[in-house]
Amino acid sequence: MNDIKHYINGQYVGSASGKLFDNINPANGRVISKVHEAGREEVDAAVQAAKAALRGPWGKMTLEQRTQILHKVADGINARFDEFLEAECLDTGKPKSLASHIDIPRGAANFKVFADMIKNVPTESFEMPTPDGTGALNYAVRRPKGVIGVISPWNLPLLLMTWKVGPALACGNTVVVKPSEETPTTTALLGEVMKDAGVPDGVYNVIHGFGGDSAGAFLTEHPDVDGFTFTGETGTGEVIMKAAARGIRDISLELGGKNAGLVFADCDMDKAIEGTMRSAFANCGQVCLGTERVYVERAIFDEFVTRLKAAAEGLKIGPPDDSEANMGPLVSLKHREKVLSYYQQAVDDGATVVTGGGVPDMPAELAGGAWVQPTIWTGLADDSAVVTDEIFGPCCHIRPFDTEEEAIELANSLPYGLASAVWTENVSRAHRVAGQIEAGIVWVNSWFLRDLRTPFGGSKQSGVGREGGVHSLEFYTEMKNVCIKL
Ligand SMILES: NC(=O)c1ccc[n+]([C@@H]2O[C@H](COP(=O)([O-])OP(=O)(O)OC[C@H]3O[C@@H](n4cnc5c(N)ncnc54)[C@H](O)[C@@H]3O)[C@@H](O)[C@H]2O)c1
Ligand SMILES: O=C/C=C/C=C(\O)C(=O)O
Repeated sequence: MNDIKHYINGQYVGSASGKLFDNINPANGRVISKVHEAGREEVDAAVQAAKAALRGPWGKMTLEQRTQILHKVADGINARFDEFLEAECLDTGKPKSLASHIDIPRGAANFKVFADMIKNVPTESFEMPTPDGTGALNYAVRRPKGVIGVISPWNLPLLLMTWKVGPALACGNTVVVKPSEETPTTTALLGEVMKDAGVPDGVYNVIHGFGGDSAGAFLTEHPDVDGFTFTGETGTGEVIMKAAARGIRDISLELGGKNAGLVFADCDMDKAIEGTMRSAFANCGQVCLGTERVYVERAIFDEFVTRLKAAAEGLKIGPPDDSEANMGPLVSLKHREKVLSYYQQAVDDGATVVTGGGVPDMPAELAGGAWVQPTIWTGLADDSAVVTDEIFGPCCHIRPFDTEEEAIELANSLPYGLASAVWTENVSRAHRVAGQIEAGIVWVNSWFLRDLRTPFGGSKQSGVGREGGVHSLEFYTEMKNVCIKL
């Protein structure tokens, strides 16, 4: 796809304004494609198509028919696996070895899992006595919420978009998706798969563009959208929450984090190093669940720092097609500016730069890419912006602690509460610490191990609501109680 159009009512259409923007390959800075930018007109057409489709064949299908179609969508992604892989890696620069294991398989799984779930999760019923002795029966039914606005980010584009579209469609809704302007291609490609799978026109719509004063804002301001599901920065979440308040629309927000890893002296050091390394550097550090603050018990601090440094220096930086590369570029030069500003701030704040801190030397053909070195610091104060702000780059700060209480206090010290990783072989400590951490997800001796039936989301400023398993069904349906007097 080198001319990326909106997908509205089952057709690829351009913008009436003729406005286009460049989709850039972050590995070399070259333009991959031109993308149509939606104005209010296209956003309205997409929302109206989605609204009409609720009353069309989609709304009349049996659950069995709908879920069979969603299985075909998953099969369709798998059948075109290589195309999705190529597109995702061109847009993001991430290694194919990563996207072929995580992004694309999860794109398919997100449809299968929720199609199966909606068929198997019961709703409740209650019998009640009445004064006349005949009684009454209450039972709950699920109904689609309506038109769902899906706004997704660039770090795991297909995975995070389908994580919302899968359950939304399983529950019988229709969607208008606004993918990130940085990574429009797989969302666009999914339109073809939807068509081939027999998803009726208007059920899956895509509009491209930016956030503020563009497609994102036009979508959240549209009164005919019944609910919004958003993944992205906390600041953007606030803006979307305000927009959703008009008309009392429901929201699900999966937002930023500044996640802590707690490494106890009784950990399995090999596992802790391997896991912390992935959590800090995988996807070039652009994972909301990633660890940017590592707290290590003093007795093993020096050894941990030395070993994580060696692991970081062993990473091979390279473009998606390099089968040995395990770290790609950042998503854009603009994002690199932000990450490098924190690299500078760390130095200004007196950090010890254990490794990295700059831009790697790359061959001439990749010189225009958004490359950055994996970076580790020690020695920063707890209130340095480097330690308190989400950087979203391949970096972490490591600080020693002396007691379990101190480690927990440090982990909980920020307004974010998305994820945490605890490394200990002491099972009592694992439960004790996990129970006290203020986060939506705590991994013990692992990281990013995902069971899609589990609640997923953030506490504090890392989000509102939970998706995953029955929690997705809760968000994407209106539960209605029917009370029958017998
Ligand atoms: N909690 C999670 O599950 C999770 C998962 C992945 C990423 N994230 C977070 O996402 C962020 C990185 O993604 P990003 O930079 O794409 O986030 P972002 O908030 O800049 O953008 C996300 C999406 O929102 C759109 N948008 C921006 N402003 C908008 C507005 N005013 N109205 C409507 N839409 C608007 C963007 O165009 C994009 O599609 C990080 O903060 C990361 O932690 C969170
Ligand atoms: O960057 C954030 C990663 C989020 C992951 C998920 O939402 C998921 O695995 O479902």
